Amino acid sequence: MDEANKQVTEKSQEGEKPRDVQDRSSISRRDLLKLAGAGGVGLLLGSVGVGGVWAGTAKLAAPTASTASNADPKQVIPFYDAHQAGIVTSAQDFICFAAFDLTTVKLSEVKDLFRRWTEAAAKMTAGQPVGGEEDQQSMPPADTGEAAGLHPCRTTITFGVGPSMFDARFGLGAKRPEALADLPRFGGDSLRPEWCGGDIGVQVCADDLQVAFHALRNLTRLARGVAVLRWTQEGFQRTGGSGPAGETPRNLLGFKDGTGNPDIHDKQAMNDIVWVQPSKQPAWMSGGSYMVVRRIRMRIEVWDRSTLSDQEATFGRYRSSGAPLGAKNEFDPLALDAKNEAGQPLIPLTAHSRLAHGEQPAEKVLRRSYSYSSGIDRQTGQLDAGLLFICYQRDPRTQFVPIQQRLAKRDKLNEYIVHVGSAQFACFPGARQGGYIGEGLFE
Ligand SMILES: C=CC1=C(C)c2cc3[nH]c(cc4nc(cc5[nH]c(cc1n2)c(C)c5CCC(=O)O)C(CCC(=O)O)=C4C)c(C)c3C=C
Ligand SMILES: [Fe+2]
Repeated sequence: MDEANKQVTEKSQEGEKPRDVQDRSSISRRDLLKLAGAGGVGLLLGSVGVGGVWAGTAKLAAPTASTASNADPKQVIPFYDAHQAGIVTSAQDFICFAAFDLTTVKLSEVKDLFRRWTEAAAKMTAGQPVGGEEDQQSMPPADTGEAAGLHPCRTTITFGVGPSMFDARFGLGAKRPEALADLPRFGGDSLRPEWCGGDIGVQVCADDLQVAFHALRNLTRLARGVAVLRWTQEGFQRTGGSGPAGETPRNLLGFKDGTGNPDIHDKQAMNDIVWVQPSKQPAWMSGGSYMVVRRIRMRIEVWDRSTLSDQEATFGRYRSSGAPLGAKNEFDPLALDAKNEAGQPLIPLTAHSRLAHGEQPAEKVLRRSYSYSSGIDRQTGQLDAGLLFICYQRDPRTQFVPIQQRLAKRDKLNEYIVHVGSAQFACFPGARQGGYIGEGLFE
């Protein structure tokens, strides 16, 4: 984070909205639409738009990626930056995730798509409609309209490409990063093709679901004739306004989820864990990050019949406080060596926190997950609900994979969950104004 961004962020911690944010981000979509009619958008872009305010990561009591911020809906998270937004951005309230498959075999059309997406994403994250020109009565409107009058709501749009992008179709095979190796099959996986893979992954997050949906819908529309949706998943956490700011959100099993995440404000940690370093190949991924997505169904009905002590043993943490078993406070370290009077580990050997924590600092990942609820599983009559697990890292082979291998073998949580979807994407570095997302790969 550069110094200017840091200042905005740190002021936000104190609950006081920085003057800079108030002044420069207080222009809503409604204002912009009005001005667009009057031909004033270009002017506004100069002062407010894509190069403007970054106030997305209010640092709160618990500095995790998943911490709610009670953020000002007028805040804009700039699209153009060294890194893509939506990775070390404090988690917004909602996600609309989509995997696309390309229907073209022309690389030039893929490039054009990313150019169009870049332009549209820069506008939508700034709270502006896509298109920009005045609509004509004889044509469909350029923007679908459902976000007209709504604020930017800290929208971020994060793009990546999956392993299938490097097959024979586009001649990109030699550019495939080694870190984008196919994930191994993990014991207990029950993956369904309808929740797996994709040539392109797009993570849209915002503090308003309609705003997030609008962004994904318009990107899908812009892809017509070039790419089609393969699978999508919406997700949520409790909204910023529904509880005390700074508290770690709870997952659908009722536990605080995100406590052990690395600090997104620790630049060194983010370089060590999240961002692909310039020394690594391929060069087009320098400043990018690898995203792993798992759609994990929860056996909620079974969980709800288990005892509190069984639930706490499953995670190795207390449900109420989120503290590790044997400790008092949520952010106390996991006492992995502590024993009870019977000489048994206080945090069971099969506890999720113990196994996920591991012993290698180099294995850490940055989690950015959301709960999902997608109606009823018609075969069982039970809720299709769970966790859209998302994590970012420099190399899934040495980070997500060894953690997940341990979890798949021994995690007590496996009694209550099943992995039904899986995908991974190489998320590009950020784009500069005048450039476009993915430029390094496609040029
Ligand atoms: C990398 C793979 C992981 C998967 C898959 C995963 C699934 C999963 N996790 C929870 C709930 C919790 N996870 C917690 C901690 C935690 N989980 C992972 C990794 C995966 N989780 C890590 C790296 C950690 C941090 C470990 C540490 O260093 O302390 C916790 C405890 C609170 C916290 O730290 O966030 C909970 C709760 C669910 C429900 C789930 C699948 C549905
Ligand atoms: Fe976990």
